[in-house]
Amino acid sequence: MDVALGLSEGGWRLQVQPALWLSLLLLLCLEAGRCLRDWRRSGAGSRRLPGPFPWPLVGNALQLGDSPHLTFARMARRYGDLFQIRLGRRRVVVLNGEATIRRALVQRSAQFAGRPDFASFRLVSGGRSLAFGRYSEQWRLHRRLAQSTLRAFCGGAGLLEQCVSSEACRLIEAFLRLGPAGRPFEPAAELAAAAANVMCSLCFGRRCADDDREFRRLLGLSERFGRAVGAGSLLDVMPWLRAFPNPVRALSRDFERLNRDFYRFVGRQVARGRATYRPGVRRHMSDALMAALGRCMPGKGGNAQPGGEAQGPGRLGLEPEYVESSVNDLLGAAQDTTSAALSWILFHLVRLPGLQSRLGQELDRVVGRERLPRADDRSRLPSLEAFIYETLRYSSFVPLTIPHATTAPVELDGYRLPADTVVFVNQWSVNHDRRKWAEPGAFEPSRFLRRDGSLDRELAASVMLFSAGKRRCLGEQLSKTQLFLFTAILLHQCAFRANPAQPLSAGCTSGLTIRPRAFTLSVTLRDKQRGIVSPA
Ligand code: HEM
Repeated sequence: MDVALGLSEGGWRLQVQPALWLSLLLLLCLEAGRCLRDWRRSGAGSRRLPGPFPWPLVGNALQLGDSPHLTFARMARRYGDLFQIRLGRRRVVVLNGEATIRRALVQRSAQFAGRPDFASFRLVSGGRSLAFGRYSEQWRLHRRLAQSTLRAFCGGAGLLEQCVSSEACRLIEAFLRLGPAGRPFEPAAELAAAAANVMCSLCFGRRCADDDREFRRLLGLSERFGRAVGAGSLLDVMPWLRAFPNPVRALSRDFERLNRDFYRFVGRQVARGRATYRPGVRRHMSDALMAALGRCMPGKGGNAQPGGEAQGPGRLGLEPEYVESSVNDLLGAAQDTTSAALSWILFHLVRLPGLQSRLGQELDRVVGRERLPRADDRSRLPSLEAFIYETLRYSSFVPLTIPHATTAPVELDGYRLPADTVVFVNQWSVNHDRRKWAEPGAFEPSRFLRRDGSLDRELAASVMLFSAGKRRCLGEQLSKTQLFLFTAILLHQCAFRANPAQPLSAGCTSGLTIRPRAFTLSVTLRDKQRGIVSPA
């Protein structure tokens, strides 16, 4: 063919290749010129937001690294707490530090309550996600419904306490099965199942069996979910990466599959509840949601049902399918975060055996050995609470919130941000701010204790891990009760030891939540004779 065109192979190389390279270079120069122009112009009419120079095509994506929150904290030292970057062609504003974050999320709460129009966000919870949905009147109704349902079932400690205590005891039994006679094992999968089963009990009135393979498989995928939707994921900001084989395209396909599978799993559980639903009876959160939204099978139109309970989309403005999507969101949001928290708690307990035994002694003094710890012991166990808050602060395991977006043009600290600007909120920067914490890089639970040994509640409440403003986490109170009960029961019953053959790694995984790298530990019952939990 080349010969037919009058070009030998060598001639082709000499004449065509340089032309291709020149065109590519020209394109890159044009793109770089455009970046520079945009960069200079951004914020026209007001001050330009500072930030690093964005490279053609990728913007600052290659600078983020494995831990974008650390990169942002470093950038904040150079550009200030409010700066901008570019990911692909998307402009992203990054908020750091308590004061800046509160000025945005709390003082201008409605303007910062949006979510970006990312394609991956529309795949979550059948496209009706509360956590990933855009800010609208319908979203506000959805949030109010989820909030009141959670409050009704978890407001008092009663039902929640029952579910957590029972899961904590099963967890200990599973630990003893996996590591008989103190043999080391990996606790991560059991922690994920325990956290998810608390929510399954609250949402469906039943836990999933330990040998339910589908359930276990889905829990194992939550890390991939977090990598796809976490701030810094390239999935939505460089959609062209989906056009050819590369790790981002693989992640995107995985993400579609896992959303579909998780939603189907939730759908099956809700369907069982629909089949046995009785008006006037609220066995679990799905029943309460059905009572509010109607119990028609999804896709069968309106939700007027005999029994006089169904309120119909007319009144609430939400279709019956919102039962599945609400449960999907609550279960998804709860299990990943709670199991990450429990992993960090165990990680620090085995790392610091002296602290572990002091916490055990506090439990013995306050609770005694004849019963399990209860939620109402919390105020009398300040060292345990201080340990949990320091674990939350130090690990900051949701370092960046789910990405936000502005809902309207808004001014922040003298900078004008247009509507639909993507906003990243760096919670890690608040919890490791030298202006707020002495030696933030040191693990020091006593920073939360006053001189008289009581918990400094104001300081504890200022740890930022559940975000702030209109998108603040719905499960904050539930999580704090849950983490306290799990930790208290585990410590009351067990002694945890590091595996001398596998030193703990200082590194962690990346994504929406961060976890310690896989580690093993050994467990023994503290009190074999009087232990309330016995080996299975
Ligand atoms: C230690 C455990 C938890 C942590 C650290 C945590 C943290 C967070 C964070 C950082 C967000 C994003 C907020 C934002 O984008 O500004 C969030 C959202 C959310 N969380 Fe949690 N969460 C935890 C547990 C839970 C639990 C147990 C539930 C449910 C029972 C839950 C339900 C939600 C929901 C529904 C949202 C979406 C809120 C919205 O977009 O309006 N979370 N959580």
